[in-house]
Amino acid sequence: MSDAWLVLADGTAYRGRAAGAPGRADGEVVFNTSMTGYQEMLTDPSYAGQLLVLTYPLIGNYGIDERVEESARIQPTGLIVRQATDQPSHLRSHQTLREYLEARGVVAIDGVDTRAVTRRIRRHGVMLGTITTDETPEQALARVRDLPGYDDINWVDSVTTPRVYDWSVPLGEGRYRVALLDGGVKRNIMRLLERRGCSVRVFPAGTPAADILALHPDGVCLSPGPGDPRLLDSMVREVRQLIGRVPVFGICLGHQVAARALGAGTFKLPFGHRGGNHPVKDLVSGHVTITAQNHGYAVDPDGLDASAFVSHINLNDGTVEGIASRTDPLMTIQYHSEACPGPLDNEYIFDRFIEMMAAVKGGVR
Ligand SMILES: NC(=O)CC[C@H](N)C(=O)O
Repeated sequence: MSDAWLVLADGTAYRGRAAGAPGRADGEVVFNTSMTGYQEMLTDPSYAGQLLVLTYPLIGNYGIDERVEESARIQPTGLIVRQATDQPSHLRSHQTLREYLEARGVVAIDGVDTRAVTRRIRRHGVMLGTITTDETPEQALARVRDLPGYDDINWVDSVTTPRVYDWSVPLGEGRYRVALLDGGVKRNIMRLLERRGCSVRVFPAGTPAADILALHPDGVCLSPGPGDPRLLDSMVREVRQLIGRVPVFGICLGHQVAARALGAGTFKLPFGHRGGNHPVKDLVSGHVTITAQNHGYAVDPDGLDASAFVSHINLNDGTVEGIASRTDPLMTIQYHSEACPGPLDNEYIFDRFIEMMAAVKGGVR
């Protein structure tokens, strides 16, 4: 097995072995603490432009099954693990992790002390880095120093659907017609809506509000997605047109965009929230749930319109985890109610969206 290096922008270099395709992969180095769900994480579009470090040490042990993919391709630019196994064991597995990465041309490294990488990122914040199988660490570092900043790139443009499509059934066949603005959607969001009687039409992130309202949907779902929400001014303007006219449900990036549309700001967290055990308190019910998360930015509620309020907070660091409106059918959450991977405790959020649409449909507001 050939050598590979992980080189961070601060000059730290970790030697390991190639665990996927040969070559070079650049990105913002982020870590996720989930113990399972590597395939769901690998296909989550919110990892576009990032190198994903998995803190759980043994990865690949239950193999690969296309049916659990959250999108059609591997989204992070590369993968960093402590130990990738070539001997998976699972009834549905048809490939090893290495074969999967190689077949899709994705560079990966194993044999890295991922605990050390994670501690470095926790202390110094996320930074750019590269995985390389054909350079010295010095050559790689020179290249990393020339990379464009992760926060300066509109990553949504690279993952949003290029065309409108209906998920599983044509719009109108379900009990509720949901328009979904795709900033980098995960399939389980559509599956959970479908299971609750919704037909879902998926739109490119840049779709004007007027085109969506013309279809008279029962509700609009704003999906998760990669990158800095400050770059999404035009989406924010369109979402402002939707709020108050149709029930709106924002998840993660969708939450950030809706919050901006209501006057709030966003800022970058030092090393983000990525994992399956983040405690969130619902300030309305007082209930605490354990949530799946994957985000690097958070909402600054300063400036939030008086019609809106912070509905959920993170119990680790007190950051905003959801907003709601006093006057309009609007709810948003910063975490991943769709899990995949992660705890299933938060699917009730989808029931709330259904109730919100039902109330508006039935004229009860
Ligand atoms: N999963 C997401 O939607 C992530 C939202 C946003 N790109 C962030 O990193 O904060």
